[in-house]
Amino acid sequence: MKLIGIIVNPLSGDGRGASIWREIETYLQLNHISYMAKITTKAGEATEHAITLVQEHRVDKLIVIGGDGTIHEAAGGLWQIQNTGFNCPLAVIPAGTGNDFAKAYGIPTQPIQALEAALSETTKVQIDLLRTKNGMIAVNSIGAGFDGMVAKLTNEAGYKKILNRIGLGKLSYFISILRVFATYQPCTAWLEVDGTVHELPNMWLTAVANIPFYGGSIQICPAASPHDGVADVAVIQSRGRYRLLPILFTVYQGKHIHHPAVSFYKGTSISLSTQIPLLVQADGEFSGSTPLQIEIVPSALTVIGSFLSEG
Ligand SMILES: Nc1ncnc2c1ncn2[C@@H]1O[C@H](COP(=O)(O)OP(=O)(O)OP(=O)(O)O)[C@@H](O)[C@H]1O
Repeated sequence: MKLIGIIVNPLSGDGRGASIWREIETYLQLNHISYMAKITTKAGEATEHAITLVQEHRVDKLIVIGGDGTIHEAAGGLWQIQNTGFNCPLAVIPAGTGNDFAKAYGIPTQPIQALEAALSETTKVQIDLLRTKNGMIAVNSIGAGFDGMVAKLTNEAGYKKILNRIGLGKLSYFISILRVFATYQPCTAWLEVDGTVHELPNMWLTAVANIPFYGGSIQICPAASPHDGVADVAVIQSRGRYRLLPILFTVYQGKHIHHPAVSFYKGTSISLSTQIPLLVQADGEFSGSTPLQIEIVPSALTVIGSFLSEG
């Protein structure tokens, strides 16, 4: 009999993970579906839960009930055991604040519909991963500078909790963007893409993307695809902050691409060094500081869903 593994972050979306899990567990029991569930009790635990569920309990698929940070950790666990012959598909029931991964793969927002899509496996996609030199992997994006600060501020902010409670969690990223925008100081960076070095004066952010979205539906790299074997890089440079104002309001639709302060690159091997250390985010979680070295790992993970290139 098939066994599904489930990882629940009960605190995702300020408690939405816990209430969605209650609904999902009832459905599984009523429908006599075999499952093994692990509930996270602290940050980082989803990685070990993913390894245990797949390696020890031999689950046939792994469903994450949580946000992008929990998906990031669970995918990291699947990645760690991949070389030992385990290739377990990953499904998601979105319960987070931003839910960019779920948006990219057309995963229903309604929990039971998302569960049914995960169980039926009607669509699956092999996705690339972004891997840093220190072995961390990301499923959505890795960014440095402005968006590293936005990720840190949002995850520490009291307003994230309040807005999640009233169903407006995504707005917390926008509030953080405005706060960081008011004070951010750009610096010079050096971006190397497949051996070619680009000097970037007044660099605000560099985002290396596997999917178009981050930060709660911001279409930072509209052309990014998770199954093309390359990473898309978006760079924003500007001496003055007010010149960037139009970007703040067009980036959600991906219409910032023609703004002269924005440039794009594509490559399989990307390095970023900066005049001063800049904060880094990986899948929306604060993840240290620059310098960065990122390689694309093609077709490294199976996701239950389908990539919606039009966003
Ligand atoms: N029980 C827990 N207690 C504290 N932190 C946890 C727990 N479980 C997971 N975490 C941490 O919480 C972080 C954020 O969780 P998650 O991404 O699921 O929700 P979110 O922040 O609401 O959503 P999103 O990332 O989509 O904005 C994860 O990166 C994980 O490290």
